[in-house]
Amino acid sequence: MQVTVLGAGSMGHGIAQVSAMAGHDVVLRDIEEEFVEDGLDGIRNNLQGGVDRDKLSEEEMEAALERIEGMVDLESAVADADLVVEAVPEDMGLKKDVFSDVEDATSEDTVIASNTSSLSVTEMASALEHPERAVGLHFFNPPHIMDLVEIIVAEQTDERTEAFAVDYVRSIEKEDVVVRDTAGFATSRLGIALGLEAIRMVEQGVASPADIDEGMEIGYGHPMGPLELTDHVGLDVRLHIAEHLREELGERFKPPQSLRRKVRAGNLGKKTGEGYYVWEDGERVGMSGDWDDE
Ligand SMILES: NC(=O)c1ccc[n+]([C@@H]2O[C@H](COP(=O)([O-])OP(=O)(O)OC[C@H]3O[C@@H](n4cnc5c(N)ncnc54)[C@H](O)[C@@H]3O)[C@@H](O)[C@H]2O)c1
Repeated sequence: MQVTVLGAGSMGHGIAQVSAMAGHDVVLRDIEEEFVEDGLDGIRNNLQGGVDRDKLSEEEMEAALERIEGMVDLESAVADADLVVEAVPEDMGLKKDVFSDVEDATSEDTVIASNTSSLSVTEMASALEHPERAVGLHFFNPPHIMDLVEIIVAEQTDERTEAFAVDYVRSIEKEDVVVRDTAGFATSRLGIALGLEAIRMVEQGVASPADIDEGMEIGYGHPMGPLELTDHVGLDVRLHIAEHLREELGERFKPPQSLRRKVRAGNLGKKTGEGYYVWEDGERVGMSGDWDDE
């Protein structure tokens, strides 16, 4: 199968990598040669890391790299594709333009997928003359480590496209969950619900961030508690998603005040050194606010 990935950024280069590792021929396309090269460098580094950790052999790394071709020209990139996955920035106008440009340059059978983490695939598909070939393939970051791909079935997606998406996800040895195209899909919707309630519990003094997180980690077997996860993802990112879900699904997704206050103050989590925890050199060193030290 030939897989073309549009956008060689954080997600695109990882999607290209996992596709090539599964034996697919891959084209990685970005709008500037420099971005394509950055993406290819990212893939080389990831694969070299795998070789260093004995997860794959030098030969497997070379074979995967051989299967990936970088380019800037859109028409050549998609001409022979069986599957096109767009991983361009999260902007509906841009994604609709990309969908429509791809359709003009590829065959009628090509499945056109979006890696959107929050936008409506149904709306993107409306830009196509053959919208039944559109589907969402929501990879998680980083794609070469995270095992899940959420398959988003748009209103227009037909059975052939859905089955094709399932086969592709299995071919790259990821786990698939199939979700109807609704706000937040399955993962963001539940993840945000848990995160917002945990923040409200901190506001109400129910327990400290560390105790709430430990409760979920030890008591419920979550690998990371909802507040630490919020710090990792970025408070600004979570606030943005919560606002979108509130608009689409109602007041139960109303962002708590402390989340807004922290974002306004520039306390965005790990990336700025403070969120619900305090971070130094990427390590959690304490809790934000008046909680006793951990
Ligand atoms: N970063 C994450 O954690 C994450 C997780 C899941 C899904 N996503 C989704 O994946 C998509 C990409 O996110 P990202 O974090 O990789 O973004 P990014 O900014 O790292 O990369 C986007 C790339 O797309 C390129 N680009 C812009 N217009 C293009 C076009 N017309 N054709 C080809 N390339 C183009 C940019 O030059 C850039 O290199 C978004 O829809 C995002 O919501 C991101």
